Amino acid sequence: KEKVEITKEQRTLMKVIVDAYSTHQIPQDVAKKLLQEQYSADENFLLLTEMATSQVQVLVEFTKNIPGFLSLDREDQIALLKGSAVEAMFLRSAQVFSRKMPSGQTEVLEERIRKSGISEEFIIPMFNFYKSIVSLHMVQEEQALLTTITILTPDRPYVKDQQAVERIQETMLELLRKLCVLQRPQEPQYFARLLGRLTELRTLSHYHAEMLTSWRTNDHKFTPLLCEIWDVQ
Ligand SMILES: O=C1N(Cc2ccc(-c3nnn[nH]3)cc2)c2ccc(Br)cc2C12CCN(S(=O)(=O)c1cccs1)CC2
Repeated sequence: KEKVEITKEQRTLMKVIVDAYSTHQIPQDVAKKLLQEQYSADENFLLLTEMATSQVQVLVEFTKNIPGFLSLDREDQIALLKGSAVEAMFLRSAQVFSRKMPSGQTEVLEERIRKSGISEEFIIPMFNFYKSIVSLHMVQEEQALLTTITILTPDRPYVKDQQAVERIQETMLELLRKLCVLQRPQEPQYFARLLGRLTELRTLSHYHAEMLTSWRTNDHKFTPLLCEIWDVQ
């Protein structure tokens, strides 16, 4: 039986990441607005756009706190942020959505998302992903590390020094592996299941890219930050 223990420096690393993950949250008034009154599809879409913009800002702040990230090549930092923005946002949205929303409100929010002009072909995989995240019952440490691992994916487009990214990602993967063994000794496949979600995330981000094109055709507006990070317009 493998004796697994978290070293002192791994504990410090985990604390830095979890603190950064829980500190940076989107302003709750935005999420609350989505819950308040009944809006039209276009107003719902506008609220989701406002929330996504906050999510990206929160993501950038969180990423800057990942140990080692700021020592990467500057252009690679941008490439990693752009390459992971949608995945990190969906992962975080699923995590926060499930935690933040008292059960009754989840249905309201789900209905608001359904009625925001997002087509059913995207809604279905989106909510399947959401349910698969909820069913894992991840603890905060696992959520923060999984988001970090998503951001530190070496093979994003335009990343020059992939080895440098790989080195940091491997540190996070090893830490998450240990956490999973300690957290769920009776579930040896749990770590693999978490990483399996990252594959599902990539599929979602392809759907998202397709949606962007269709949203653009029926003239949905995005904020400058979303245009920048999502490469639209
Ligand atoms: O908005 C979403 N939500 C609701 C949501 C998200 C975050 C918080 C929150 N509260 N506090 N912190 N975070 C609350 C509700 C949610 C929930 C689960 C999954 Br899976 C995904 C989503 C999206 C992510 C963005 N897209 S999007 O397609 O990129 C798009 C952008 C513009 C218009 S449509 C829509 C679905």
